[in-house]
Amino acid sequence: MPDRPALQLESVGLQIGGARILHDVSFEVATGEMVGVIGPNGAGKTTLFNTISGVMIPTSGRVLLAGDDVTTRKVHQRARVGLGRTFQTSSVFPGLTSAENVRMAAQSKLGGATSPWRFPRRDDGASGVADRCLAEVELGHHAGTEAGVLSHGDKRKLEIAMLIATEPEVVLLDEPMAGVGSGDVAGLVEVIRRLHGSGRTVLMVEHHMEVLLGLVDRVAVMHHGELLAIDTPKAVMADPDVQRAYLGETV
Ligand SMILES: Nc1ncnc2c1ncn2[C@@H]1O[C@H](COP(=O)(O)OP(=O)(O)OP(=O)(O)O)[C@@H](O)[C@H]1O
Repeated sequence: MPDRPALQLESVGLQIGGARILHDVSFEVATGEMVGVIGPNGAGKTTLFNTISGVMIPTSGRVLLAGDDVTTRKVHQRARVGLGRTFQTSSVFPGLTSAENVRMAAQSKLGGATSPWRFPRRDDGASGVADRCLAEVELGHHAGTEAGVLSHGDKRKLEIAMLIATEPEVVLLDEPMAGVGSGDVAGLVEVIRRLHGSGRTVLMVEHHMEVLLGLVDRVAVMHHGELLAIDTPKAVMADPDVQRAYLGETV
């Protein structure tokens, strides 16, 4: 096990025009740890994910992956050093089957063509990876189902299978429960637990507080673009500053 944290943020700031979107955000996520990110609407959670994944470059501070400074690296360069991300909105190809979606993700890792119109040959490894990843999220029975007709919960599982296919070490999950029906929540929670249980480091933004608090080792609380607190779920929920930040909202 490396002793360097899987992810480090050092005084990360983001200024857009005159607006200060992130200010002096510093924290570390240990290898194999699962950390949740919460905060009221507009607190800067998505922007924080954008600076970690390379969608946005911070205007100050540094982002390090396993000690490697990736602050100015592009999204695909960060993916190459082990960072994977899901988005708030679904990113599956609805007209392709579940297996084809995962095979495309696997192809990108194997270095092959990633066009949906050029499927890999059965023997290039991507099909085997797709089978394994679909089984890991319990979607094996939907391998031949068009992704567009899956339930929201199953689409989220498919996105996680596509993520696993790229073999990330650090995984960013952006509101995995968004739009998921109550009947699908328990299954998805189990998939996220397994994703983490297999040794991956996970950072997750999630508004579904009960789900988040039951899954994570620590919680980071964002407020007005700043890190208000980072601690165990119990300590964070008992923190008067956190309670004040959420005044009028259900924590
Ligand atoms: N490109 C941009 N230009 C200007 N302001 C922006 C930009 N992106 C985000 N913001 C502002 O930065 C703040 C933080 O937005 P962000 O989406 O990161 O918050 P959030 O915590 O993810 O909110 P939510 O919970 O509603 O998704 C908001 O006030 C938003 O309007």
